[in-house]
Parts: sequence; structure tokens; C-alpha cells
Amino acid sequence: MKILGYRDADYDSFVKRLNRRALPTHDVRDLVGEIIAEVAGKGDKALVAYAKRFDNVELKEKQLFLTPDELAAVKVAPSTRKAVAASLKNITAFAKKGLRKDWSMRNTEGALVGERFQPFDRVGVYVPGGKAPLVSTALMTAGFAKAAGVPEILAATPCGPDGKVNAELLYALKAAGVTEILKIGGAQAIAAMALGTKTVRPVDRIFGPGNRFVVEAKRQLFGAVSIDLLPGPSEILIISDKTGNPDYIAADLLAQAEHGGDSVIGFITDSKALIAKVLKSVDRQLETLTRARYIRDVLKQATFLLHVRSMADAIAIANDFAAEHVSFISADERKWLPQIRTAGAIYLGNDSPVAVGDFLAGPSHTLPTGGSGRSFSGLRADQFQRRTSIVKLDKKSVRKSLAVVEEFARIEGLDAHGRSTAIRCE
Ligand SMILES: NC(=O)c1ccc[n+]([C@@H]2O[C@H](COP(=O)([O-])OP(=O)(O)OC[C@H]3O[C@@H](n4cnc5c(N)ncnc54)[C@H](O)[C@@H]3O)[C@@H](O)[C@H]2O)c1
Ligand SMILES: N[C@H](CO)Cc1c[nH]c[nH+]1
Ligand SMILES: [Zn+2]
Repeated sequence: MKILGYRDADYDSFVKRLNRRALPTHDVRDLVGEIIAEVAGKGDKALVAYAKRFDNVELKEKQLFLTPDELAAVKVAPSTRKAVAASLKNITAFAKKGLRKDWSMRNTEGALVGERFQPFDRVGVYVPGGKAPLVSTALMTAGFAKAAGVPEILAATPCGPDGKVNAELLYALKAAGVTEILKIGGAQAIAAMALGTKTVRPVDRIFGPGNRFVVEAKRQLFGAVSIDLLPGPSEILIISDKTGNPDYIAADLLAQAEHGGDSVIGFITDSKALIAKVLKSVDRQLETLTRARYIRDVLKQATFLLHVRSMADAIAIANDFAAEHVSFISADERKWLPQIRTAGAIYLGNDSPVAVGDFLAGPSHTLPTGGSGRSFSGLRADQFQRRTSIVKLDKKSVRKSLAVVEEFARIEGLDAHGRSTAIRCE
């Protein structure tokens, strides 16, 4: 854990490094490049080989997909059905608000111009399954696809060494409207969805979070397909003045740290006393948690607590860091909130646990990480819509357009362009 105050000698250099850019390390980039090339060349055989190598599971080529009978046999507890329904209800309502609607207007020359939005025909959603079956992620991705009306939703998620996928996760995938389930994880799953294999039909766009291999595969395959954003290992940055509750702050830090892997957690405050209280509470609460093993790794390697001069400094650092989640606690919320610009999601006040957003609130928890929040926003329903512009002219508007078109045609030396318009005015 890095604990630093603004008077410390290495404070400035540490803060400077928080202004990060989401770039892969060479080894991850090279390994993922190899995986993509293998899947492109060997298709299903490569998927089988990587499932053995990275997920320790023996699959045959004909076992890559979950069968309809396996899906039909899935049974979960009534409490699970209730929780999935509650989450999907909020997700669907939120997603519908975010859908774009067709519109049109007349331009200056009287032509009809507008935009049309239609769901993608076939999308792929990646649902992580390496360290935990992320049931909520199935809803927070596929649920948005369903709300947008996508007819074919292929989900990819790794299976366990027994070749099975967690039953609750399967239930959630089905409830969210997924139409096919590929039991493959990692970069190889992203490559299969993007490029296709003998058994995997390629998709038009890939969505969903994952570990560093999954994120890097999406980055490398951008262009072969379109991708949503770069949602990698979970992050939280909590900014608080002295009004923050130390136990709640510690609990939220521990919650995101429990994702393990490359997760990063940070706490910034202008109250030195609060840092001491949060640290004590982290130690106390950690003892009671089942995933202490993952959390300890994150606390050791990727956790920082900063005592800053002022809330203005805290926000400047947060904007550089561009965290996936910013939890913001201040007596003067209205003053500071508009200044937090690069967070994937903002949670306000002492009573807004990030876990409620992870599971239930409604906005997708699929959010940009690794500093990519500067350039990307969190997943929205309209990313499942293809946008097409529409233009319709009549004799009157084409005549009114002619002079400008002919002038551009002359400047660009493209007289056929001018002619194609003039011919309609003769
Ligand atoms: N940003 C978001 O919106 C968001 C949402 C949910 C989850 N997450 C994050 O998603 C991540 C999920 O990670 P995960 O690992 O649990 O599951 P995962 O499904 O993303 O990755 C597991 C797969 O990675 C591959 N893999 C494992 N080790 C490998 C290696 N050494 N080389 C190449 N491939 C390898 C395997 O094929 C395995 O199936 C977590 O970090 C979590 O924090 C982020
Ligand atoms: N915190 C994750 C996003 O970074 C989402 C999640 C899924 N399950 C639990 N949490
Ligand atoms: Zn979480």
C-alpha cells in the first residue's frame, strides 16, 4: 500500500504517474497477438487447445457450445430468480431511456435529412468467469442488447475444468436474452467471436469486460469488428472530505479489491485523520472476508492513499487518473461534482455503495478502466444500435442545392459529382 501526503518528497512524482494511459505490456500484447493468429489459422482446434492450456479443461470441438438441453436443465433457487428479475427490471428501464430514436428535419435547401437507428443483427458479449462467475455482468451486457432489440446474442464465458458453466450464470444469460453460449474464455473467445471459426459465426460487435488478455484482444481486433470500450480489471477511487464515514469507505475499497487480478484502488482526502481511520477499518474488515487472499494482493500491489492539500487537488488527480468508479463524499457536493469529468461512474455521498451499481441500480457496470475513461464512456444501450443517415431530395431542394454542389465539384476537380446533380435540374 502506498500512503503519501502532499509534504512527502516523492508525492509529486507519484501523483504524476497517476496520469496514466491504457497501454498493454509487451508480453501481454505478444501473447494475445499469437492467440489471435492461432484462432485465425486453426479455428476450433485452437479454441480447444487454449481451453486446455489456460482453463485446464478437455473439450471436444463439438462441445464448444452449450446445448439447448443443458440450458433447459438449468435450475436455480427462487431467491436467485428474484434477484435476477429485480436487476433486469432496473437495467431494462435504464437501457430503454438510453436508446436513440429515428428523427428527421429539413435542411436549409429543403432536403429531408435524418437518422435511423436499428439494432445490430448479431453481437457477442464476453462474460468473465476466471475468478468469479460474474452473473451480474451477464445482465449488465446482454440485458442492454436485449433492450435494444438485438435478435442474436452470442455470449462467451469460460467453463470450469469439468466443462460446466455456473448454473446461476447460465440462468442469467438466458434471462437476459442470450441466444448462444460459447464455453470459451480469454483472448481466444474474443478472437473467435470477431473472426469466426467452423462452429462460431462471427459477430458484428463485441461487448463486455474481462482481464488484461480479454481487453488486449478487443484492442487488437478493433477494425475486424467494432468494440464497445475497454473495460478491464475493476477500479475504485474514493474522494472524501472529513465528512466521509471511514467504515463505509473501507468497505467500498475492499469490495472492488476483491475482484483481485490487476484491480487498482485509491483513496484521496484532505483529512489526514480520515486516512488513519480508514486504514484501521480496512484491517478490521479484511479479517471477516472470504476473498482476503485476492484483496491482500491488491492492497499490497495496487492501492494508494493520498493526503492532499485541498479538494481541488483531489479532483485534479482524479481527472488525470480517470478511474472506473469514483465515489465522492463532500459537504459541498454541488460545488465539486461538475468538476469530476473522467470517471466511468460517480457514486455520490456516504450512502451509495458501488456494489449496488455493480448488481442492481440500472446503469451498466461495464465501465472504462486503466485510464481509458478519458476517451471512453461506460456501456449504453445505444451502442447496440447501428446508425444510418437518410437523405431525400425533391426537384425543388435539388435545384436549391445545385450551386453549392457545383462549386465544391469545381474546387475538388470532380466534375461527375457536379453533373450528377445538374442532370436532375435540367
Ligand atoms: N470494467 C468493468 O466493467 C468490469 C466488469 C466486470 C468485471 N471486470 C473485471 O473483469 C476481470 C475478470 O477477470 P477474470 O480473470 O476473473 O476472468 P476472465 O474471464 O476475464 O479471464 C479468464 C480467462 O483468461 C484466460 N487466461 C487466464 N490466464 C491466462 C494467461 N496467463 N494467458 C492468457 N490467457 C489467460 C483464460 O482463458 C480464462 O478463461 C476482473 O479483473 C474484473 O475486475 C471489469
Ligand atoms: N465491479 C465490477 C465492475 O468493475 C462489476 C461487478 C460484477 N460483479 C461484481 N462487481
Ligand atoms: Zn464489483
